[in-house]
Amino acid sequence: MDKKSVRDIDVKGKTVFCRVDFNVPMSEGNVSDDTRIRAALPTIQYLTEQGAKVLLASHLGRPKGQVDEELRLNAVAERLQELLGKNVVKTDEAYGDTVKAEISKLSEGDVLLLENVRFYPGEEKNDPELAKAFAELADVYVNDAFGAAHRAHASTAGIAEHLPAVAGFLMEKELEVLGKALSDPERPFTAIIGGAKVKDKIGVIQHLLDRVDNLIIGGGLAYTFIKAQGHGVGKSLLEEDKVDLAKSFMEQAKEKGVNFYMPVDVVVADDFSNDANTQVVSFDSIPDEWEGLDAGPKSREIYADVIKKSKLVIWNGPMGVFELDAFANGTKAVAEALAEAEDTYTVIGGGDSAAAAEKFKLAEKMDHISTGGGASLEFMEGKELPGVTALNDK
Ligand SMILES: Nc1ncnc2c1ncn2[C@@H]1O[C@H](COP(=O)(O)OP(=O)(O)O)[C@@H](O)[C@H]1O
Ligand SMILES: O=C(OP(=O)(O)O)[C@H](O)COP(=O)(O)O
Repeated sequence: MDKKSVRDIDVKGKTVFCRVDFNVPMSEGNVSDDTRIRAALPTIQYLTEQGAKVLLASHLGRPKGQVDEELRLNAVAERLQELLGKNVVKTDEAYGDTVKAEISKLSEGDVLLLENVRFYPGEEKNDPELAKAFAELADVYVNDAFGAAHRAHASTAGIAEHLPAVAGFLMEKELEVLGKALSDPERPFTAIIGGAKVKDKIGVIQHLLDRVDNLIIGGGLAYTFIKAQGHGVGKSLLEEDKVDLAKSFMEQAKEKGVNFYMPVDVVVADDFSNDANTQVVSFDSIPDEWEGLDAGPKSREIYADVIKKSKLVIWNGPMGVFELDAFANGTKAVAEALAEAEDTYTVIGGGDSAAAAEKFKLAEKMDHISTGGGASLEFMEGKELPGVTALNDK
């Protein structure tokens, strides 16, 4: 990585403003999935062990620049305290005199969690005044919030103009894994792109077409490609205005020598529910009144075979409506094939695919699950991440 990391600076006795992504799923006021908190622990522990006073800053949800009592970080502080096994001070504000007073009481190795930075309108506007107010709290800035690195906000980008600014270990690992995949991949390199909408995946498909050996298109977006081949898709998800683009992707794959895979059979249903009547049909014979909701058994076998023969696989987007058990088999087959492929480096690009791997209890068998959905997608599209750009070069 060409950016400095926490290893490149001395933090002993310094106050460190560490931006993390603790934007975690909550249920009835409690943290329901602490993956992102656990992912930030190596950096927090390193900083405390080095004798820094650690200020942690995060957003939670989208409170739109106002205080929202339900989006306070108190429950996050409690969970962090359990995971760290040490006291975490929590302030009700994210900057200002009361926060400074709390910081003045900290000893080396102490941890303080600031309030939700999105309670302030300046955060998402990347307001220079707010960035300065954050910077006034500390001597050093560490960004470990990969999940929010695609946002140019006061706590992810603006603050870096005022302090020495370096990456944390999670940020470093995410950039290393995804960066290597895009610039120097082990081959054969396979990308599996699923999910609901072609519109959301245009950039990533375009960027990956120049890099991969195999491209698998599944999930809801496959039907726009089936239509592009001149077949009917019944009531399946279809983006009529993206049919020409889908055609162009298939032509580009041919020109570039990329093996292009789509479902050869699909599970169709007469209703979007677990109790629907279903049947397996060939991709070119979807009945008019039916809707394709999952990959069929032949497709699953082909996907598994491609995965097995790959050295590197990046997966973004489920192969079907995996939230409904009746249509989870395609997604499950991909997750299982990835889990079983021991010689294959498997990367999951956050979001719903990460949730699917968790649901099938296969998450720990993957080599890397990105903590950023939107961030990893933008990275895979070749876009610059403002939270990374803002950090100091090596
Ligand atoms: N055949 C399909 N028809 C309708 N929705 C689908 C289909 N296949 C997958 N989906 C839905 O796509 C959603 C995920 O889409 P998306 O947000 O693009 O994925 P990701 O978050 O992984 O990028 C899931 O909720 C899933 O149910
Ligand atoms: O959860 C996040 O995004 P993600 O669900 O795309 O990974 C990040 O914390 C960014 O949050 P945001 O999309 O409200 O800026």
